[in-house]
Amino acid sequence: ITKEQDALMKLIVEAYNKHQIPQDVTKKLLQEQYSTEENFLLLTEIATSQVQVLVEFTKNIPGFLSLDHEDQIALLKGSAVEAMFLRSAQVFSRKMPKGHTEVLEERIRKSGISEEFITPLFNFYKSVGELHMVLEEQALLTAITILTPDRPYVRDQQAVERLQEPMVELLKKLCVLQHPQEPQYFARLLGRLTELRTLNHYHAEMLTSWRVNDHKFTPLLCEIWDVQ
Ligand SMILES: CC1(C)[C@H]2CC[C@]1(C)[C@H](OC(=O)c1ccc(O)cc1)C2
Repeated sequence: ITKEQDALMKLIVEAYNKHQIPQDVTKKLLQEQYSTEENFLLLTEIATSQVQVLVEFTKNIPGFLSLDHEDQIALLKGSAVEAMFLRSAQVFSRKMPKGHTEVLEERIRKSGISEEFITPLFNFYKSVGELHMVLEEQALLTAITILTPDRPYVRDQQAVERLQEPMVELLKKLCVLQHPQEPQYFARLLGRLTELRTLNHYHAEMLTSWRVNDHKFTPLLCEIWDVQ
């Protein structure tokens, strides 16, 4: 790892750590009762705070704010679902105190989300959990997801590639250092990004089915996902 790479690493991890889901949101997880409606409202709060955390993290990615402003919006809108699933998978499989995970799983299962989405969602959580990613890998993988050049409406893809490439290189080196006994570990991490893309489709279905049952989203979620 070069000096520059170490500096980049520290900036990304610091940004990733700086913004966590507020405690009151996760505390409500255990308090509120279990109706489908209550669960939906809780998930709405979680999703809204996840998107706020995502925006703050993205603004701290070195070079992001120097991109074309339209492209900044296109990258955020294009990656919000994937970054949210990646972060919640990491929270789910690691940080959540015992018992919270089961409660959140219960609430997700009883919030009006169709079974056909629940299965791929928890399969994804399981496959991320099995990787036992360290914090640096989680932060870099999230930044790499956000800096995906071929999102819809991105005009200057090269500028995004120039930011993403050094992070992919750095993640590759990190994986070799962190998992010397697993040469294919880096490839497995990138495989998660492919699995993530399939969840975009399910997520769109999920939003539509909630909309059909006239559930209300927050303004931030409406804006980032172009609903309502
Ligand atoms: C854990 C998850 C990532 C998974 C289940 C809840 C999540 C926070 C997310 O919920 C939404 O996207 C969502 C969108 C709109 C809304 O009103 C509520 C939730 C999908």
